[in-house]
Amino acid sequence: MTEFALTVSHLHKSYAGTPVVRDLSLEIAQGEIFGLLGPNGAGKSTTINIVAGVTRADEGQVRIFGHDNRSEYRLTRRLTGVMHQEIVIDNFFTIDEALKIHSGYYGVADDPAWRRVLIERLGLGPHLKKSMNKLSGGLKRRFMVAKALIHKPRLLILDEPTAGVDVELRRSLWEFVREINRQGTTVLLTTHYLEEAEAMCERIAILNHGRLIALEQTSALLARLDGRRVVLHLERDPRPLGEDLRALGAQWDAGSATLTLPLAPGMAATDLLLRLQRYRLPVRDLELKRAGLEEVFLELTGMANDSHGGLAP
Ligand SMILES: Nc1ncnc2c1ncn2[C@@H]1O[C@H](COP(=O)(O)OP(=O)(O)OP(=O)(O)O)[C@@H](O)[C@H]1O
Repeated sequence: MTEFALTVSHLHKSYAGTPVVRDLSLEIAQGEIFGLLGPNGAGKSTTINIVAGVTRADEGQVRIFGHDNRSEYRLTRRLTGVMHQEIVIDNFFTIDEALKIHSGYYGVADDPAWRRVLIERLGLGPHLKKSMNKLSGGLKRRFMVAKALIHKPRLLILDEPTAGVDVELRRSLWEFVREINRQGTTVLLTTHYLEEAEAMCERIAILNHGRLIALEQTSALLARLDGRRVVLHLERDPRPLGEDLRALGAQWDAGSATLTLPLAPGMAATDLLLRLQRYRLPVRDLELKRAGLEEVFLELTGMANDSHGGLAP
């Protein structure tokens, strides 16, 4: 039998009578990078907190590498490294001190060589002697990633690790997570940056109002929508659109001055452009777009018209 890195079975959690996680079951294979996505308030952090053993589920079971996270709490805590969403730091310590003592909390001896790797890869070197309350938000998050990894967990859980982190650091952080994964660590992550989930995760689960509404290979999720389309940026309003342009599915957006035409499955963009030639549209620029995770996500969670969108904060 395959031993999963994480097995979540029929989790339920309510706050003051309101369910926030409903009958959630999923399995994460060893070695996967798995994304847990959903709009604000969908129940992602609650799920992660239950898996990490800091929140108690009303019902259901969590197994980490086959071990129950309640009856075998000490073992599962050691197997898991969690970076929580809220910034939790020890104001009394410097980064250096905190990292030195932290693995001891898990019954794991300090490994100076590993500590140096984390310090270097997360760019913490120049800040080792600073006390926590003097660190910027991005630096605190990088420290939290180092802290989550200091005891060499086999399952790494990252709850929005890149919130408030600049683009360059986000890139290097994900690169490091990939490397850790290649060395055998299973990764469960949440992010509001859907392009990050699309690039990082082999499989993605989407939660909405505490319920699992999709769990698929990322590629299968993206293939759900055959969303290729040609977007023409025009010099002026092309309306009224002729009957045959409307039959092609052309849609005018006055705000962005773009005319969008869907590409039928199997149709080459050049074929469509040839068909458009005779309309002599005042084209300034053109783009070929495909549906991304963002579209799939919006479609599944039904939030296309919600201004919050639950996307990048
Ligand atoms: N300790 C708590 N007490 C009461 N309600 C809570 C508590 N923790 C979370 N909730 C509520 O549970 C729901 C799910 O919250 P949760 O933080 O799990 O969502 P999320 O998907 O992580 O959202 P976000 O993307 O905004 O972080 C929300 O409505 C939230 O207000």
